Amino acid sequence: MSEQDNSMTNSALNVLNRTRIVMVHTSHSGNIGSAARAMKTMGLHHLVLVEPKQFPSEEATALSSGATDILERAVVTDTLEEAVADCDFVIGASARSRNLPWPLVNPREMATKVLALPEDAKVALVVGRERSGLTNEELARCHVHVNIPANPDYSSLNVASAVQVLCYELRMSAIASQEQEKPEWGVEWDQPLAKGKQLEGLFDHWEKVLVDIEFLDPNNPRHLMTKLRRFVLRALPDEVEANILRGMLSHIDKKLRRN
Ligand SMILES: C[S@@+](CC[C@H](N)C(=O)[O-])C[C@H]1O[C@@H](n2cnc3c(N)ncnc32)[C@H](O)[C@@H]1O
Repeated sequence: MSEQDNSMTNSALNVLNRTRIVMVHTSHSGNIGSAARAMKTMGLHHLVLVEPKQFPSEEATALSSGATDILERAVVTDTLEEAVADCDFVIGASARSRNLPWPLVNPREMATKVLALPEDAKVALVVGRERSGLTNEELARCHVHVNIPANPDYSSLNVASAVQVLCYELRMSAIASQEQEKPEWGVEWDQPLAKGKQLEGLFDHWEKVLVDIEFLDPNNPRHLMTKLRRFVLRALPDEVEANILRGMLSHIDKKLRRN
């Protein structure tokens, strides 16, 4: 968190500090630099790059226009799963609607949701490839999708411009939250939210059990796991709730082995 930025209270600033921007398979390194610049102007600092085509690069440095500290601290991962493993809330930015409806918000609603999370929640804002965006599988890893309601005839922003809009809305909400009472939802949460890694373990286990009890046909899965993901992510389970589900699956496993 920049120490020069004293325009907001510490807790409002905190949301910018615990929100990371995740760029998936970015092909043009200039876009990475422009995104770093966009982030820094809005007070965000954590950039994660999932398999960028080229990084570090001179073009990224040039287009970051001085936001080189963000590039220097950027984390590179092989998978999206790794990039969000320790996150409590994952938001996927998508320029178009997909076949399977998912909770969808605009950037302002997205920022309101993020501000309503527990004060230590780690958040990821995920943006996709320049040509093809995020895959359905990547979007299914997200709690919500965010769409910037652009011109319907020309709705796909440059990826760094999308990062700018999303970071701006988050900053605006953080500023507004100083003046407003905090939303009630989630603030008094008694348990930490289940993180990405725990949820992925749950989904893998669940899928295995469903195959074992022949509820899920691996040759004809018919989006069952995607729909279960959507159901669970929409509920925003905490660690204990996710453990209860996992415990139930372990008991089913045990019973099956006994019979
Ligand atoms: C150039 S766009 C990809 C466009 C791609 N043809 C598609 O249909 O998804 C690159 C990324 O910027 C973000 N983006 C661009 N326009 C957006 C919009 N209107 N709403 C939300 N995200 C957007 C998304 O994360 C997208 O994956």
